[in-house]
Parts: sequence; structure tokens; C-alpha cells
Amino acid sequence: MAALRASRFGRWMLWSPRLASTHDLVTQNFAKLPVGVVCVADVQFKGRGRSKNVWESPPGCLMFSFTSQMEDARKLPLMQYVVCLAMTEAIKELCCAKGLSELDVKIKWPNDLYLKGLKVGGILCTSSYQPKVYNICTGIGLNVDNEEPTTCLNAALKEMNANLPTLKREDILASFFNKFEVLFEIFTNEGFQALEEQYYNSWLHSGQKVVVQDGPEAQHADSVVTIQGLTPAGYLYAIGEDGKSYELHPDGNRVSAKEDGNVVLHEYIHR
Ligand SMILES: O=C(O)CCCC[C@@H]1SC[C@@H]2NC(=O)N[C@@H]21
Repeated sequence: MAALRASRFGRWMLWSPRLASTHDLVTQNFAKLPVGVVCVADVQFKGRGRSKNVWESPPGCLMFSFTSQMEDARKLPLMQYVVCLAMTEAIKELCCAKGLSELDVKIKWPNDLYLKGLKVGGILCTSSYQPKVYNICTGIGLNVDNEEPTTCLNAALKEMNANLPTLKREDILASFFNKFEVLFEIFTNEGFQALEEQYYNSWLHSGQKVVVQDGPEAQHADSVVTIQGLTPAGYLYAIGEDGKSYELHPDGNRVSAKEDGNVVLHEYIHR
């Protein structure tokens, strides 16, 4: 609380040592909770990921869900990008403030956080409409101290310098809300455009070449395209070798199985 500068987000906290899912608790009780409230659990036994995935929720993972509201429906799909950006910036700022080596946590579009080529965090944004306003529940899972099944922030810090202190979940949480509140204000008032450059500096994809499946389902061919940025609707904007423009959508759970030079195979589909 002493590290929290945000005035709207993170000031009210529900905490539990063990809970089914912070996301379910917040979405099911949205109307009873003030905007900006956060629910944190040390362990979840029914953690939810995107697309009906399970989120493994052991001790050492920072797991929280918080409420926010937004009026403009066009901005809703971009909210998850603001959250990803806030978390990467928060980790950077915290490492700097504590005199630790900088952790190169990057955004893997659309809403994963990666460290050294491995997933360390995921973001889940869901919303419901109430007259004139969208109620948004944002859930974040971040591997701070548990190395299974991938890696975690503190393992990477210890690898860089075993003598320095590591990160605490509560410090990351405060730092996240400090960043998020500022970015959310800019996003609401000026739109995502105002954050786009900062976002591109934090993501993995600028200039990345990916192979996409192009054409109708039965007879699709593979095309190599180069990622340029985001389309106004928040999808990936890419240009093919023939100069053709592509809008790429995430392909469910399919993740890059292998990297061939800098070409990531079959990660996205062209719609
Ligand atoms: O990568 C994903 O699929 C998103 C994972 C989101 C997990 C977090 S942990 C806190 C909150 N509670 C849940 O049940 N899920 C989210």
C-alpha cells in the first residue's frame, strides 16, 4: 500500500490464500464491487485461462483480477494491450527502483508476456454491457517465484545476480497499478494511438516474419508475411512478399512449434 500511487485502482483489495478463481469471483460480483477493486489469491484451484484453458495456479504466481469501466465499445478489444504494456513497464520500473538488473519481459501478441522466449504471464480481459457502459474484468497471472512449467521472473534475476534481492508479488502489484492508472487515462482520453509507439517498443513482433495460411480452408497455401504493427481494430497488420496487406488473427492455442531462422511457423491465420 505504501508503494501504491494510483488513486482509483488497487486501493480496495480482496485477498484469499485459496480461491477457485479471482476472475470468476470478480465477474460474478461485479455490480457489488467498486470500480478499481482488486481480488488477489495466493493459490487458485480453478484458474481460468483464455479460450477455456486452465491456468495452473501454484504458490509463487501473482494472480489477480480487477474491475474497470469503459464507454467506447471500439476501444474494448485494445484494453488487453494497455494491460500488457502496463505490466511490462511496471516490471521495468520496479527493477530499476530496486537497483536490480532489467528483466526483458516482452509482449507476445495478443496477450501473453514472455521472458527469454518462454511464457511468464497471461492476461484475460472479459466484459459485459450495462446500459451506457462496459464492465471490464481484467485477470493477470504472472510467474514471479514458481519456475514450473516454464520460468519465472525471480529465476531470471537470480541467474543474473544471485546476491541481489528478488521481486515480491505485492511490489509488482503496486507498480502495475501505478502504471496502469496513467496509461488507462491516456487510453480513455486520447485512444490507443497515443500509446502505440510505446507498445511496439515492448512487443516481440516488429519486423518479424511469419508464415500464414492463406486462401480458403480446403486449399490454403502458406505465405510469408512481415509484421508491421496493429490494424485499427487491434489485429496484426502484415505485408506479404508480393506487397499485399494482411490482417492476421490469433489462431486459438496454436503456438510456434519451431522457429526457422526468423520465420515463425503457422502462428496466425489470415481472415
Ligand atoms: O494466458 C492466459 O490464458 C490468461 C491467463 C489469466 C490467468 C489469470 S490468474 C488471475 C485470474 N484468475 C483466473 O482464473 N484467471 C486469471
